[in-house]
Amino acid sequence: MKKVGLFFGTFNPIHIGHLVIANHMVEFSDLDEVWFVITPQSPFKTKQSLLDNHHRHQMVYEAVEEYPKLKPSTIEFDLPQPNYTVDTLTHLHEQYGEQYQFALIMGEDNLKSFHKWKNYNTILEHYSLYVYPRISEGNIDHEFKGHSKITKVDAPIMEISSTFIRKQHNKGKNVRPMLPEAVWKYMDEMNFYR
Ligand SMILES: Nc1ncnc2c1ncn2[C@@H]1O[C@H](COP(=O)(O)OP(=O)(O)OP(=O)(O)O)[C@@H](O)[C@H]1O
Ligand SMILES: O=C(O)c1ccc[n+]([C@@H]2O[C@H](COP(=O)([O-])O)[C@@H](O)[C@H]2O)c1
Repeated sequence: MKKVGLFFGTFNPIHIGHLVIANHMVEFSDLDEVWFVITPQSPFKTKQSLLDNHHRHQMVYEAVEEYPKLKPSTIEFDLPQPNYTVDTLTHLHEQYGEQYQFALIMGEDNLKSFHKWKNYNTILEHYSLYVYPRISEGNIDHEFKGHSKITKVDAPIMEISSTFIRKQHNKGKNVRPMLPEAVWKYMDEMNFYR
């Protein structure tokens, strides 16, 4: 059975930080594929300057077009908002459970607040977590340290964020090297974040 790592995010827009992590996971862990799950509404985020789902999807689609092991997923587009990961996992399991074994990909920053996620214990009971390093404040909860379901993956640290890209692009700064070329073109042609 193929092992799929799920990388959840708003991807507003997807940038090379996301791409480097996902590519590292498929090349250097036992994951066969990584799916970018585009979240309509993350539980802890506001909708400020959030592009429509289909634009964020289009950018992910174009970013991974030439990476056969990386795929966009729109599974959350038809689910209730805000989108809780535990509920999405149930849907994915119902739809693809016979074909794929799913795991979660997250940064160390998100692991530090993982105890605040809806039913995080249920998630850990059924799924593995692949955690990559990320510079961030705070500590990893002791219940997650050395947990049998949590695997650390030494991916490179790339301190880029979509917020930075949106803000600086809006100010007229050149952010082109931080984005996959097709994403940059789409964003520029569509006049996003201006
Ligand atoms: N440079 C990066 N390196 C590693 N992980 C990242 C990086 N940027 C974002 N992530 C993580 O990737 C996931 C999806 O990213 P998302 O689009 O939600 O975040 P973001 O780029 O930080 O966006 P924003 O700045 O709009 O909040 C999140 O779990 C986020 O923590
Ligand atoms: O399920 C939850 O309770 C939950 C709480 C916070 C975040 N998430 C998921 O984690 C993803 C990354 O979160 P964020 O806020 O760091 O962009 C986001 O797209 C959601 O799918 C999920």
